[in-house]
Amino acid sequence: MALAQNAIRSITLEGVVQDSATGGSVPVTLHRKNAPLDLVAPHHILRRPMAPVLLESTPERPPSRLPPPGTSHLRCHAGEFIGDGQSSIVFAADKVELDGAPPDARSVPRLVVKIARSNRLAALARDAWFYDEMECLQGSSIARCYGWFEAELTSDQVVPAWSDHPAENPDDHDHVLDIDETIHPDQLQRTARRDVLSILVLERLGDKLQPGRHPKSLRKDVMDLYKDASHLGIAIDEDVRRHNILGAPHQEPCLPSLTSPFTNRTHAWRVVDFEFGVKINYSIGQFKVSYEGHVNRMFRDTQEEGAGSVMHIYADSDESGSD
Ligand SMILES: Nc1ncnc2c1ncn2[C@@H]1O[C@H](COP(=O)(O)OP(=O)(O)OP(=O)(O)O)[C@@H](O)[C@H]1O
Repeated sequence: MALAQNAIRSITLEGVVQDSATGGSVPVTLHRKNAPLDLVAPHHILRRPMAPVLLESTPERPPSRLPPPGTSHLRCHAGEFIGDGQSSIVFAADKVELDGAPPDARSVPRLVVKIARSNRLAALARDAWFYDEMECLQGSSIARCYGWFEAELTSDQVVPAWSDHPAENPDDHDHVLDIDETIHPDQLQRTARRDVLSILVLERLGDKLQPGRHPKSLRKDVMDLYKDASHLGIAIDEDVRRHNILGAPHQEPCLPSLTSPFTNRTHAWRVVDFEFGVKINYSIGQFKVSYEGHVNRMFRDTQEEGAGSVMHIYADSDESGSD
């Protein structure tokens, strides 16, 4: 049976934290955190007469279908660097052990650890909240999330990944604080901290959507991912980028894709990265207009990017003097 997404209570993570005096690697134990239900404030746009594109209120979070929280302990090593962004650095989880033994491949898929940059704790918390909010889409439109975990670092502990993989645009301000009208007090506290190791443990997905022209069926499949989010009142349209669209897991061990509760389809793709998401009272029709615009633009850019790289290859071969 597949491991429930709330089965893990704590994690020992190796290969991420170093002792600043000796340079030696220090295993660190992180504990599960639960994002408060009100961490993200819903956006209520006021309905005007003749404006049927808005609902009275945002949809309620569907009740969780998970069993009572488990007490398992996961041990893993941060292995291959997979990618990074403004808020985080993602590594493959290697040498995984669950409660002291290698896990059953039918139960635990390949995993990644998404590590918050030291100044992006609020962003990762927000990402975690959206994984909870979209629990019913985990395994169909989004990755399965096995939890959000944190540990306080001592003054002699450092995280080399923070400096080895610096953000492209270093900016100390965490822009997720600018999204909602009110900021949750926990988020304000998190913004002031730089001594916390905060991670999400996620199912490992496949490769990013590649530049180039994509068939209509693929474009529809990607649009359906966003349609699923609309049913939950979630707008992630500002972050519709090919870097946030990854293939469904296919390399063993992996768990089967689930059918979407809304479109009743299994998708070949998944969306990641929700920190800039908004819960909003758009109607399904309004979401459709908004997402279609963003998704169509993304595919146009993806196609141009593909054409650009072909031109680039020609330009390079011209420069090298080859006929
Ligand atoms: N579950 C996953 N499986 C495999 N790769 C992943 C997964 N989640 C993220 N990645 C990879 O890590 C990269 C960084 O992840 P992500 O975009 O979520 O980071 P971020 O820091 O939140 O981004 P942003 O710049 O938008 O703040 C992604 O582009 C993707 O390549």
